[in-house]
Amino acid sequence: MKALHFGAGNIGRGFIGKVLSESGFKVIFSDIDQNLIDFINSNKGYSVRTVGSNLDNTVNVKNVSAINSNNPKIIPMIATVNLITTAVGPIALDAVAMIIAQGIILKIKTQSIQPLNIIACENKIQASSFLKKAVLEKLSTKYYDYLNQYIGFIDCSIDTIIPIVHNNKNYSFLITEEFKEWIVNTNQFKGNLPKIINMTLSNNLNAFIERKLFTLNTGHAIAAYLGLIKKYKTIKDAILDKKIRFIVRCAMEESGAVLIKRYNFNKKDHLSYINSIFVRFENPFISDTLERIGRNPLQKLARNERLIKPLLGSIEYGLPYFNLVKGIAAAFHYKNKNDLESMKISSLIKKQGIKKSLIDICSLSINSKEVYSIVLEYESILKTII
Ligand SMILES: NC(=O)c1ccc[n+]([C@@H]2O[C@H](COP(=O)([O-])OP(=O)(O)OC[C@H]3O[C@@H](n4cnc5c(N)ncnc54)[C@H](O)[C@@H]3O)[C@@H](O)[C@H]2O)c1
Ligand SMILES: O=P(O)(O)OC[C@@H](O)[C@@H](O)[C@H](O)[C@H](O)CO
Repeated sequence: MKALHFGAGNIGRGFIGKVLSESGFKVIFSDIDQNLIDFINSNKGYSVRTVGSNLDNTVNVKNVSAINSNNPKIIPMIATVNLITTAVGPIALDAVAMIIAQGIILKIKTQSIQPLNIIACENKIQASSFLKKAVLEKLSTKYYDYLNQYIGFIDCSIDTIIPIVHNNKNYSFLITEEFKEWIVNTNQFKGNLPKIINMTLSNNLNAFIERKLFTLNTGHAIAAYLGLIKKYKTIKDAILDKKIRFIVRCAMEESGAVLIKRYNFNKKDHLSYINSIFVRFENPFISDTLERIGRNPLQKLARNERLIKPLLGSIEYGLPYFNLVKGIAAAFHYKNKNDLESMKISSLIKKQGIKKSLIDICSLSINSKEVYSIVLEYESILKTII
């Protein structure tokens, strides 16, 4: 069995590539970073260290190879592999869709009836369905029947924290926490279900995707934006600040109340889930930067994403949302030259003010309760958080 994985970054090598290799797949990575490609091809492997309170275990991932996504030789690979996975970040999915579409055309031309399953492992709701739509847009309708018969796009929820460790582009090792969760939608596979270590099959995936994105990632993002205002560098430092900790905890509970109502989750279990995430944020064995966690704020502030969607849910159900608003207001203060999206937000606010900017970025209605609350908090958060 062969797997092609797009995005040989932290989660790509540290989790997906590792479990696919351990599950018996011949793994080929694809990336746009030629130095990374050269490293993988000359070393044919890398190591992944998993650290936790009772664990310190290093695994060497071996016999892997890599190809640049811009290399045309990737097209025949797509036409012959059994599985494609991605972890490129949601913005890059469209570029990946273009390459996958060409591979599918070749698969059709060579009359292959070998099923191909594609799993987009991104922090985005139904990322694989989004990828499917992007692939369909690039294919003539005459190929749709083939695609629907032989190509599976499997939505998933993926959870394990893998920080950035490669200083000076040293790609030889990654550090990961012990917690791992990869839940996939059973019903979307074509052909036989692949046997993959650490992969859980589910018929109720949307609840799991939202539970993870609107709890862990909501809390993570809010801690990052508040922490960055106070000039903290890591999530651990931010979360140990009493004021930040309180807001993050309350915001996760506010978002949790929406999930409990929407999906009928057990309240006690959900509060334990939040507690377990706090323990992960405080993990003393991992140093995870707020710059990584808060990256691409434009994307994180979109209407269906981890900050705005929980807020809209709270308003819809008449539930509290005070702390979610603080997190959103903090995100609008993020300004970092290394993060182009944060610079775009900041110049937009300078040009057209906070109200219009947040209406444009978050797709909110002009005279809504949410816009009023965020603007108010945006104006006071810098003083109240210190
Ligand atoms: N790191 C984590 O803790 C974690 C956990 C769960 C999910 N995720 C999700 O996984 C995705 C990747 O995150 P990451 O932390 O590994 O990021 P990363 O920046 O470490 O890796 C992304 C990789 O994708 C590559 N890439 C970008 N555009 C590409 C393209 N068009 N074709 C091929 N490769 C391309 C980049 O060069 C980079 O090597 C994101 O969607 C993220 O939300 C990350
Ligand atoms: O990857 P992003 O930018 O969507 O979000 C940053 C972090 O919250 C995220 O990578 C988490 O570490 C991860 O989702 C944990 O499973």
